[in-house]
Amino acid sequence: MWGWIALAAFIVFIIILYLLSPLISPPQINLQDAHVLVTGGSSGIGKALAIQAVQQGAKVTLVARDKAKLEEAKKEVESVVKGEDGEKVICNVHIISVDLSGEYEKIDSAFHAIESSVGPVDFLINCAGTSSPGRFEDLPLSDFKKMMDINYMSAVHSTRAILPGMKNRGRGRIVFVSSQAGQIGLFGFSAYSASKFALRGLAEALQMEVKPYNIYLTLAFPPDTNTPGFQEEQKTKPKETKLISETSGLFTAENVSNIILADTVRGRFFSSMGLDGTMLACVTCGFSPVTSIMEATQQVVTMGIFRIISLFYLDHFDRIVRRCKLDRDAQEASKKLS
Ligand SMILES: NC(=O)C1=CN([C@@H]2O[C@H](COP(=O)(O)OP(=O)(O)OC[C@H]3O[C@@H](n4cnc5c(N)ncnc54)[C@H](OP(=O)(O)O)[C@@H]3O)[C@@H](O)[C@H]2O)C=CC1
Ligand SMILES: CCCCCCCCCCCCCCCC(=O)[C@@H](N)CO
Repeated sequence: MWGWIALAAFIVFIIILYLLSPLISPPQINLQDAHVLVTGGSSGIGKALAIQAVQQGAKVTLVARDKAKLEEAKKEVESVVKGEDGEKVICNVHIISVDLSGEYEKIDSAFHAIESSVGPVDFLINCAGTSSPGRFEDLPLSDFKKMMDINYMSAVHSTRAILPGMKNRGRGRIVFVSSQAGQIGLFGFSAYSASKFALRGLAEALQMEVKPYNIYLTLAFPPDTNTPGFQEEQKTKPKETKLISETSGLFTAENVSNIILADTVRGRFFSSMGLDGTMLACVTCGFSPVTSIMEATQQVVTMGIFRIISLFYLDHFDRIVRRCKLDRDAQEASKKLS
């Protein structure tokens, strides 16, 4: 008897949630003819995002420092769009060469110039970033500032330049590319993780401010992704960091950008990928904004069990760290002997 009542109450609860769903889910926004500005668009995930946006009919602007790399990327992005007869079609790809961690005035004027010539930015994708892995005491102190400047301040600068226009128009999407290392602090990522966690604070606070203006933010948490940036960081990554990061696999830039773009169009606050990514987003959801009833239900139902699962992951990571320390101690001891 009580079982049936509980079941009926649960079903009514789910029905009410779904009836409320249109109030919570952001309206979908089209990429066709939209102006998409991608920072870090000359390489890796940013370039893949630009390619997919252009394939869906968007005009894109790629922003990075290195002009030659930008020109190369522009050609590559343009080449993926083909007419019906296989002929190349002229598509709208623009580039801006600027240091996003540098002087704000330069960034602001470059962004306004592109908006006057191409049109207002509808999608701002903050993807410029870099990582500097290493144990806390091995990292130069300047790297802690560098991570904040490149991974965090670049997003603050770009968003500051674009947001006022979006608010006036009452529409827009802003993406922050964080990382799974922006959901959990990991060995070797003390400087990097901090800068990626900072993006979350920024995104949560800003989403609350801009929701009444019909502007929706997406915070993406990619796992290891095979890009030029990833290949570079592999060279100096401590063994522990490699082994721990490998847990959630190696994704392709296309796969990651596909998911980020789809979540952005839907206006979802969290964008995560893979089974580990989904579990991680649930267990670290905290007080994040709700953009899907389905997701909120999943968080409520699975949080406890995912916390239990996370204890096993934590234990696995501790074992990796302990084993690597023993190996390192043994190596140093044998060096001393010889
Ligand atoms: N690859 C991975 O495993 C993961 C990456 N991420 C994040 O995704 C984002 C993209 O990573 P990924 O594609 O691997 O990186 P890449 O190194 O391949 O590309 C980085 C891009 O950012 C640009 N950039 C870097 N610094 C600046 C700056 N100061 N001003 C303007 N542009 C800048 C680079 O161009 P240039 O140097 O010419 O300025 C380049 O276009 C980063 O934020 C990264 O932290 C998150 C999780 C996993
Ligand atoms: C229920 C609990 C589930 C727990 C799953 C835990 C999985 C942890 C894996 C962390 C991977 C971090 C990759 C960082 C990639 C990155 O940002 C750099 N490559 C940047 O270049």
